[in-house]
Amino acid sequence: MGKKFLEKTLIEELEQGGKNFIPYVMAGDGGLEKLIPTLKSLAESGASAIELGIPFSDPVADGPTIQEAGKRALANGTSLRNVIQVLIESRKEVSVPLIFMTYINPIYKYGVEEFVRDISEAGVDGVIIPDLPLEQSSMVSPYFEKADIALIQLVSLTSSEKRMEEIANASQGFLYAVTVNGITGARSEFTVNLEKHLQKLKEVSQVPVLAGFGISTPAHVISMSALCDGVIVGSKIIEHLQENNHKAIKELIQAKNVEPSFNKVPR
Ligand SMILES: O=P(O)(O)OC[C@@H](O)[C@@H](O)c1c[nH]c2ccccc12
Repeated sequence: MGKKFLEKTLIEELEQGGKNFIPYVMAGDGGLEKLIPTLKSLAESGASAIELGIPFSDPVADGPTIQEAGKRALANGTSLRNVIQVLIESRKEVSVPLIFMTYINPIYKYGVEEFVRDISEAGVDGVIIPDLPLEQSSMVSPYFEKADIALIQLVSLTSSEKRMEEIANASQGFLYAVTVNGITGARSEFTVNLEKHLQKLKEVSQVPVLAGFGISTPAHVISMSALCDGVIVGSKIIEHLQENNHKAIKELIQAKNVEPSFNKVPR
């Protein structure tokens, strides 16, 4: 468990000639009793690790699909506390690294120290806090460091080169390369300079670089993973889970290791 487990898992996949796929799911969407079975089925379908969203009333970076999933989860009583409780009881049934995605406010409300202690007990290996800028992360990072939990940084398309390097250097576990300007959600096209951008990030990053935002078809997964160390998919996974379409999820995940017959991102 912990930061090393996350890093090692992603790097081992690359060493074996594969790429990584991290699905994002909203904790409590469809009821908390579904959480562990969903995580297990994603792991069995080939997920390298899983990003678990904590529902929050003010999710500024989330597009409509994830916002709706968050609303459904909140409506059935999901809270940070009961998600942690379920994981404390059953985390060991899930074999892959687990990453929490939560905004900073719920962490402060919970108490930073308590939060880190409890998610550590729950077997969480890394966290993504999208509204915590690098400059402010030193307020919480010592706690994560001490608990051996990776603090994963997001880098945007519009960052300057200097900024990209700073963020890459600070990121633990992997570097989350955001592939669009804007919020999460399935898209059909990406920007022209994505190849260069991801290449640059790979040059400056010591940790694996994974691309996320807008990736929604097996073709996207194939072409994006060819440009970096893997992908993160949220909105499309949530849609497939709602339709109970596990076959489509498996196809999406398995596309990570398909060689592209073209080397361009759809645009
Ligand atoms: O939904 P998409 O477009 O596939 O993008 C991944 C994303 O959902 C997931 O990583 C995520 C959900 N909420 C976030 C907030 C910030 C950063 C990332 C996220």
